[in-house]
Amino acid sequence: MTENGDFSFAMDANAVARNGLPRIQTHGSGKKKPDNGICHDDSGPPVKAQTIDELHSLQKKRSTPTTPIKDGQGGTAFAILSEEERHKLQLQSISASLASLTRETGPKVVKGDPARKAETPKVGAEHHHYFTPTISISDSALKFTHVLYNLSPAELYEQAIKYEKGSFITSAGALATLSGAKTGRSPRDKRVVKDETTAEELWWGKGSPNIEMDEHTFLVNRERAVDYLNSLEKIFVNDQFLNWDPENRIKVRIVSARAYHSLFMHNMCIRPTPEELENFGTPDFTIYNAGQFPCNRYTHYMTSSTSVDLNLARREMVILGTQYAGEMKKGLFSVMHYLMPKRQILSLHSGCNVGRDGDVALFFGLSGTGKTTLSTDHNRLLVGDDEHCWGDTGVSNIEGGCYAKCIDLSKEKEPDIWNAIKFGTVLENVVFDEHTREVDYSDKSVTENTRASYPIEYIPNAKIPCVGPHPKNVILLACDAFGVLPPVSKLSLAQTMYHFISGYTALVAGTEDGIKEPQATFSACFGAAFVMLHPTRYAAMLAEKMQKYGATGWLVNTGWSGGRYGVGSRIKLAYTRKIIDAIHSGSLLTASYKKTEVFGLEIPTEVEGVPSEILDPMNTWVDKAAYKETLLKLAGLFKKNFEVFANYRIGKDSKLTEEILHAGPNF
Ligand SMILES: Nc1ncnc2c1ncn2[C@@H]1O[C@H](COP(=O)(O)OP(=O)(O)O)[C@@H](O)[C@H]1O
Ligand SMILES: C=C(OP(=O)(O)O)C(=O)O
Ligand SMILES: [Ca+2]
Ligand SMILES: [Mn+2]
Repeated sequence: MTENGDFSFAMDANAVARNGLPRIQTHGSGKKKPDNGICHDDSGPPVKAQTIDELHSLQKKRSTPTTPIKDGQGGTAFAILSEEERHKLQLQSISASLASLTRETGPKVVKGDPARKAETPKVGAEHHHYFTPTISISDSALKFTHVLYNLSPAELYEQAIKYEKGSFITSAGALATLSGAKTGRSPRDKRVVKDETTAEELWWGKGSPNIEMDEHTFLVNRERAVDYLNSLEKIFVNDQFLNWDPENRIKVRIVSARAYHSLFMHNMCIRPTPEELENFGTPDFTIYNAGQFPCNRYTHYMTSSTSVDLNLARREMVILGTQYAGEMKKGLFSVMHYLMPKRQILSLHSGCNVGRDGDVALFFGLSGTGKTTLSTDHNRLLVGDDEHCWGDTGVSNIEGGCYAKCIDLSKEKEPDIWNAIKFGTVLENVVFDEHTREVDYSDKSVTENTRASYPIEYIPNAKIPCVGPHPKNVILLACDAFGVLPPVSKLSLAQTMYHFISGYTALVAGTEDGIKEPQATFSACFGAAFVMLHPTRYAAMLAEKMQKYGATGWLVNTGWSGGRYGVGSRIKLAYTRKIIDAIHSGSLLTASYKKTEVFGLEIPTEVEGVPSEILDPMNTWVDKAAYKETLLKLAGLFKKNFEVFANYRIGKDSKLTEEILHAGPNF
């Protein structure tokens, strides 16, 4: 378009002469006939539009309403309402979510993108759906907040690309985004409201992820987030579900300011069908994500400009000062860690897959140990990669998508994850070629924690619905950068509990200035950052379930072999997969075993497809004295970490507690 709106390509006279191309005429130029004598092929039907705007309006076909009108029989309460009324109720619900607590009223909300002028509401306009609050005492009540409600991935792509800097389409069709200053979670900025109930119920104090805040401060932050969101021209609202177990499904609403966040949650939570959305009603839990806006550091309990606040009584979470999307996903996981145990359902920070014969495996482990990688297995059906529930009928995934690490991702080693990175997938913080838009997965310029979020059905052998029978194998993953844990060990129940409560992994801190000490991390239940109750509560439930259903525990080291970090190297993914295959097939259960010193682990002497000499880590170390020293060092760290748990009884059985205490390293 030229400045005066004339649709023509800017070509100079020389260019026309060189290319022999005519100036493109539009009807705006007033000339009907070509002036160069060339006869254009105008035999096709003419465009049924008088203006460009009209032409563009033809491009989009009206879709079937997300709330189909039901016939009289079998209809729900909504069925008797007109489409108009249903929209109004929906907007009332969203307005209520966004209500300021001090003004005691919701904002005026209207459906649609403010950029689409036709949807801008005029007071008194008959055919627009908006909800006018009754009390209006400040200027903010005069403005409308446009609500982009459960948009499709295509619409969210357009929103992101138009309005969010750093959004691009990669050559594979994924949406590349930047999460801003924060490229990982901020556990030190997480706060949980301590009231009479939660003071009793939750795990507080040393080692707990639950740092207290009071109700009033929560409301201060909530108001800050809500005011920020209401000040925007438009916000995104996702109404979705958690948990594939229909009996224990939780309705969540996510209010956010970015298309990136909306698409991320579209992928990560369970997507409602149009009918389910119609009957959605009031959410069980609401997230207010005002991540672009900081918290006020003068606010009590705030120690930085980031705050992630959980209020279980209000069933709300507020996010200020971080745009890292994983905060929402893991925040909801914390909520499930509170709600599910109340129903005698165990929430698990684990991946899960199921064989063709119905054998279910759980994969526990801290970040980076292989839950996502190893649960995504071409020979098995994927139930989920990160968050599950184990109840009386079996396991169910909490989520509707996966969140895979992308650093050094390769098509050869992880084809299913590679192929899941396509249209609809959110790619966070990756670096790509500015022209071809091809992603360089080895590039850590933005962060090492590059991520892909995709709907679970992007994995071809996903098990949908994402549920399965009771687990047969419970695999504990540790990425041991000390290189002393065996690649695989078979565990007794007491050992499984000991290692589950310990939640060990060792990552390597800051690789910039040369080789650093591996950093041992102990995180109870392989997810202390997300548990709400004392770890022994979850441990007791796991022990009871494993006993009841006869599951076998395994410890798999996906970390170093042949020496510690800097000397040895990470165990080949192909070998780990072979080990996991042998666990699934049952062949490892009947292998011959020997016991290791110090940790007392049962290690197989042979695993098909894996060189036997690596099965005992001692064999792989050239310096045997260094091996022994490192082994004892790690054992000491385990012992020290477990001290705090020595005074707790695990389950009803003090016999099991005794056994667990003796299932740790002995030296
Ligand atoms: N032997 C191995 N087993 C599992 N993962 C490995 C192995 N070697 C390298 N990796 C890499 O380690 C990372 C494991 O991360 P991921 O599966 O996302 O962990 P989690 O889901 O537990 O956070 C992946 O990038 C994977 O490619
Ligand atoms: C999303 C996360 O999980 P994981 O690294 O286990 O995939 C996280 O810890 O932020
Ligand atoms: Ca993961
Ligand atoms: Mn995880």
